Amino acid sequence: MTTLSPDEAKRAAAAEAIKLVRPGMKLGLGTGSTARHFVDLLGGLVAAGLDVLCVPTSEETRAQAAALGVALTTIDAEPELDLTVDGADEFDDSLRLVKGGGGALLREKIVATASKTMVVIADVSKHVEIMGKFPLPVEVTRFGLEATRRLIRARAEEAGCAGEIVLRDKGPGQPFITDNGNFILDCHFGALPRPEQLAQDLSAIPGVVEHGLFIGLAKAVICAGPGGIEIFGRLEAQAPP
Ligand SMILES: O=C[C@H](O)[C@H](O)[C@H](O)COP(=O)(O)O
Repeated sequence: MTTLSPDEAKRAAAAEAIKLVRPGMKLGLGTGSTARHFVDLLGGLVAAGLDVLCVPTSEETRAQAAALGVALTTIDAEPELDLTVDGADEFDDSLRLVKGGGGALLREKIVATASKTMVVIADVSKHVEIMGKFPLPVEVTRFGLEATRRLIRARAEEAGCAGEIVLRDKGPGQPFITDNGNFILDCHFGALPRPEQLAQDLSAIPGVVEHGLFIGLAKAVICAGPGGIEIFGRLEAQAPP
């Protein structure tokens, strides 16, 4: 049995996902250290002649893909995509995800929702029995930050969870600003007993732009660990577009 380091596992999951790509596809490109491997492998195929058109989910991924010569477009120009491959901060057996550790959750959710298929790539450390191991990121407007934080706390309590809600920073006194010009609140709630209710209630708060709960979006998770690749959900062969 081969033992993979966490980074080798991420690359192994990305290598499995790359097999789903067909010529002519319109792809959504995720963000983060796992998605980075996918974009890297895709760049290799593009250099060898593969013709695909891609929508990146962050400026970081846009820069990486552009440097590799991957043809890029926008979600406005291509509002329907064939396949999105993205990482996750955690996933459970019902393919519910927490995303946004890199702050890209809004564009990631827009792109995943616009895709016929979303496939997640992850190393085994991301697999959880109960959601909430990773602090839940919530993208909020800068205006009304404290009012929004109070409402998030109240809605969370109704959904059975509580904990610190921390403004993400990128250094002392410097709030992290998303690609969309917003703040991120990281909600340290611990276990989320009712993720669906929490997702719905967070979405109803005016200052919440989007939250990192992705429910009902992923068709499959390709999970790589020391024992090899495990597929959660159904990884259907992708039809050529
Ligand atoms: O905002 C970032 C994304 O949701 C990432 O896909 C997520 O944080 C996982 O990132 P990584 O692959 O680096 O663990």
